[in-house]
Amino acid sequence: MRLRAGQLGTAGFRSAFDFGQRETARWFPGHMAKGLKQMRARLRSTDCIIEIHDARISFERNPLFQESLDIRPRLLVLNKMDLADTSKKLSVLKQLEREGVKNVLFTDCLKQRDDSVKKIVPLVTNCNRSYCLMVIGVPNVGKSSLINALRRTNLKKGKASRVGGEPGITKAILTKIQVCERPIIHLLDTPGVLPPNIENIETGMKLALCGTILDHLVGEDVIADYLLFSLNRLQQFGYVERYDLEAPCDDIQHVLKHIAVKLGKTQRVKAITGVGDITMKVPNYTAAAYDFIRAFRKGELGKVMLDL
Ligand SMILES: Nc1nc2c(ncn2[C@@H]2O[C@H](COP(=O)(O)OP(=O)(O)OP(=O)(O)O)[C@@H](O)[C@H]2O)c(=O)[nH]1
Repeated sequence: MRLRAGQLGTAGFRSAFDFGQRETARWFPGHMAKGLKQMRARLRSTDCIIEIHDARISFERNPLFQESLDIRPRLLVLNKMDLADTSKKLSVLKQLEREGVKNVLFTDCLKQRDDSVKKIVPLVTNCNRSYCLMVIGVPNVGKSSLINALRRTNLKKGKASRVGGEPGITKAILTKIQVCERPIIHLLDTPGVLPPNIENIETGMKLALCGTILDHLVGEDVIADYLLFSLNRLQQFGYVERYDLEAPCDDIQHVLKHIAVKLGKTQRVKAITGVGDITMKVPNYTAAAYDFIRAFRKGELGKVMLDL
């Protein structure tokens, strides 16, 4: 459905996303169950857990962490704050407090000097002994980046943990990585773990949109459509200007066609006609979907809180 500028707002856009018959069963790779088992085995030697999550989806965390790794104290780090709509920070904190989550920090681990990262050591230590902390979270939320940021901040040392744009970079628990001298703090980097059953498909789509599930397992086409649905719901219409659209629009095929034409992303296909086969150039919808999703993940389509 295409909308004119006068039809912006609540009118005209889809009020709910149609997930069809999609199921999330295939989204939990086998190495994650192994990772969780390894993490449980290391609990006894862990003083505190730092659960890190994407700030854009603060409430859609992994319930398995609560059930299997429920030791106190625990700090919730909401990372990628630079991509989140921080005007909603207070509402997020209030809701988390209602859920019993009180120790919360928003961070941007890519920033060279992030004041929130500096606050972590005083929050998780209270005397001058040595500590072992475990960093947990779903894939691709910035666990390794947090470890590197802590080393940068407290030890003035470089990267110790491999960082990557795709989920599933860290596959095994690493040996302890030192991140602070006084007190001595070691961290355990862990593989990202998703719940084996993502009960709510909408939760799964938010996780996919933020890059915590491999795109091809979910489908770029449906991620792009859910992105369009979410941007319209949140009235984030930056995509209109970026891709020179006439107006906000709720039709993913129209938007992707427009992106493909604007960016010159076309592909050649053979068509059989009455006068023989001809080769035609048609919009490459998959390449356009990738560009749309990538732009969102880089924060180029606006800052969002997908849970509110
Ligand atoms: N914009 C932004 N990107 C970040 C931030 N922290 C990490 N990233 C990026 O997010 C991606 C994943 O970071 P990692 O540190 O590898 O995440 P991880 O949780 O260790 O990933 P797995 O090993 O897959 O579980 C990388 O492309 C990082 O550069 C942040 O605060 N802001």
